[in-house]
This record gives sequence, C-alpha cells and structure tokens, in this order.
Amino acid sequence: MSAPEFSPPSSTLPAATAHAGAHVPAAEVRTPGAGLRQILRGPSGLGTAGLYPARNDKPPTPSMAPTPPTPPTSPTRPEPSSAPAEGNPIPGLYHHPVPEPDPVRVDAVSRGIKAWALEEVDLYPEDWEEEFDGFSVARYMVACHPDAPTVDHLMLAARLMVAENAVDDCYCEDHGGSPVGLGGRLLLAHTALDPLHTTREYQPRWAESLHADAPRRAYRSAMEYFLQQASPSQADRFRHDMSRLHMGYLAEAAWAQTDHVPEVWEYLAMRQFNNFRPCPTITDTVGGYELPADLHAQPAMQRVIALAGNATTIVNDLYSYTKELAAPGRHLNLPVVIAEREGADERAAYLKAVEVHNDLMRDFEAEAAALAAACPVPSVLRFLRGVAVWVDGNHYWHQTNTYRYSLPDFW
Ligand SMILES: CC(C)=CCC/C(C)=C(\C)COP(=O)(O)OP(=O)(O)O
Ligand SMILES: [Mg+2]
Repeated sequence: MSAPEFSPPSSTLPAATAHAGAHVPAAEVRTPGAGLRQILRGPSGLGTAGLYPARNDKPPTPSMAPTPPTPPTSPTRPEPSSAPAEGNPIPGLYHHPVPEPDPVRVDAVSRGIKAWALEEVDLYPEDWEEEFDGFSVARYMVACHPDAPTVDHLMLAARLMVAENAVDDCYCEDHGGSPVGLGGRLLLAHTALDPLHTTREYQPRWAESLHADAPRRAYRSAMEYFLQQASPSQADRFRHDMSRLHMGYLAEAAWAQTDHVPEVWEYLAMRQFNNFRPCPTITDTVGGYELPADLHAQPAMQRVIALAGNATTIVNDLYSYTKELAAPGRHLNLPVVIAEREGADERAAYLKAVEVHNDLMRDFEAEAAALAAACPVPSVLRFLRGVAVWVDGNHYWHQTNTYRYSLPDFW
C-alpha cells in the first residue's frame, strides 16, 4: 500500500485565546443540560454533515442494559448488517450503545491493515495471525471514528492502534514481554515517534535500529503516515501522550518486578498513564480537522480527556478481568487491586470497580458538558464529540470482542 494523499487539515476556529481557561464547575451541569445535549447531538453547523456517516441523526441514549443497535441509514452506502453484535455488556455498566460500524469501511480497513502488517512492517509470524484477526482492529477503529472523512484517515488510527498493541505485547506482556529491561526497550522504541537528533556518526545506527524488531518497525511506519496528516502540534500532542503511556508501562513493570500491589488510588494513577488516552486524542487528526494547541491545553479540556481516558481504560480492566485472572502470575487490574487492598471478595471488588467506572463516566460527561457550554467553539465541540464517540466505540469493541474477552459469572 502506498502512502495516502491528504488535503491539509481545515479548522474553522475563531481566536482561540478568547476561550482559554474557560471553566464551569461540573456540579452546575450534573443533569443533562444544553451543553450535554449539544455534545450528545454533536455539532450541526456548516461542514459537519459528514460527522455521522453511519448513524441516524438521533442522539444516542445512555444505557445500563443491553439495547439493540440502531440500524444506520445512508443513501450512499449498502445497509449495514442488522445482525446484533456478539457479547453482552457488563450488567450495571454505564455506557452508550453504538450502531454497528459501517461494514464497507470495516472491510476496507481490515484489508488495508493486514497488508500494512504483513507487507510493510513484517509485524508478526504466521502463527499469530488468528490473534491478529481476532483483535478486530478495523471494527474497533470504524466504531470509534465515525466522522473520519476517508478510509485513509481511519488507517492512521488503525496503524497506531496495532503498533501500540505490538509494543505492549512484545515488550511488556503476552508475546515475550517482561518488566526486565523494559525501560531501555521503551525508550529506544519511543525514538521511532520522537526522533533522535545526533551526530552524523551515530545517526545511521539509530535509523537502522528502527527496523530491528516488529514494535519499532510498526511505530516508525505508523508515525510516518500520521505525520502526513497531523499538524506539528497534533504530532507533538501525540508524542506527549505516548510518553505518558510509556511511563505508565514502566510503573506497572516496576510493581510487577517487586510483586507490589499498590493502593487503589495508586493503581488508578498508574492506569491514568498506562491508558488508552493516545487513541481518543487523535480524533481530530483522524477527523481531518484540528483542535488548536491552546484549546487542547486548557485545564478543563485536559480534565475531560483524562476522565475519558480513565473510563475507557477501566472498561478494559472489567472486560479483560477473566483473561487476566487466567494468565500466569498476578496481573493487576482494578477489581484485583480493590480485592487485595480493601479486603473485598472477588465479586464485591468487581462490582465496586464497575461503580468507579460509572463515576468516571458521569464526571467525564458533566465536565465535557460544562466545557462545551463555556467554550462553544466549533472545533472544541467537535473534539468533545469525537472523544465521547471514541469512549462509546471502545465500549462497543470490548463488549463485542468475544474472541478476546469473556465476562465473569457474578450475576
Ligand atoms: C492502544 C493503547 C494506547 C493501549 C495502551 C494501554 C493498553 C495496552 C491498554 C489500556 C489495554 O490494557 P491491557 O494491557 O490490560 O489490554 P488487554 O486487557 O490485554 O486487552
Ligand atoms: Mg486488561
């Protein structure tokens, strides 16, 4: 596959600084008001018609129970399959069901990502193919980015997601990963995202090293594509988020090495870094627009992003609970840490973790609504909407990925 061509990102933003630092306390918007309704509905102005290519124009309904997906209507695409998604949501888990992702896009991204993995970065040996397919990255990314203008934009997210998981699997976890020596491996891989600037003598050895293993090949190539679409500040935002992620991996590894079980708040701090955050924060690049750096940096936006990332990551802890219990050794996740540190039995700890997730989700929505009301700039509203949709798509993927996850028998 050759590198895609893109038109430059378009931003319809008025002067950003007028809104920097705007903040309305979340307590004032706990019940869905105009701001929250606007986020759930999404932007409706000029240039936003392509935001929901696979959706009805109705706001999604929050749910604590399974709800059948709404069949999308699109005059230009074949009707997506009406077969219900596999897998059940966790009872009591606050989430928003999403429509089935557009099967035409899923198919295109599936083919594109497989070709990239095999032909461009030599990602995995043959016997990992079933696991690669079972990960269903195309369905994941199409569900999380319904406003991507093209399949090429979706491919940006899909390559990065695959590369991030290759690093986690090969350096940290299932496929030969280990806490021993992780810092050195992660730092060298990070230079595939944030390049080394050094002397002529040493530059070639570094450049060569980026082809030395699958995680580095994947990071290097995925970043190369990303840079073709991202602005310099979007690229820098991504690098910062990846530094956060790598710091989180290191804390998890350090605790594993000493068999330390952190307190619950300490675990939550680690998981705020070892977190999906780098995925929702590229929503504007994947959507073909830009949230300007000063609007991204304002504290209220940072809080919204952190809460969203934390909710999505605790979703992973809950859906991957049985997989991680079955793995050798002790794998930290929120229910395990609550059970250990608060003396709860497995079921009570799991149910408490569900409540922690639900509180994070509600805080995310309240803070996003407050920010939307305080700073109703089109790119801010669209970005908030993009993050919210990413949260929903991430839940959908975890719920429906029965190849990878299964629920405990607690109900
Ligand atoms: C895609 C991305 C940025 C991932 C970073 C962190 C990560 C691997 C997760 C949040 C997923 O958690 P975990 O390692 O527990 O994954 P599984 O439960 O094995 O799916
Ligand atoms: Mg997990």
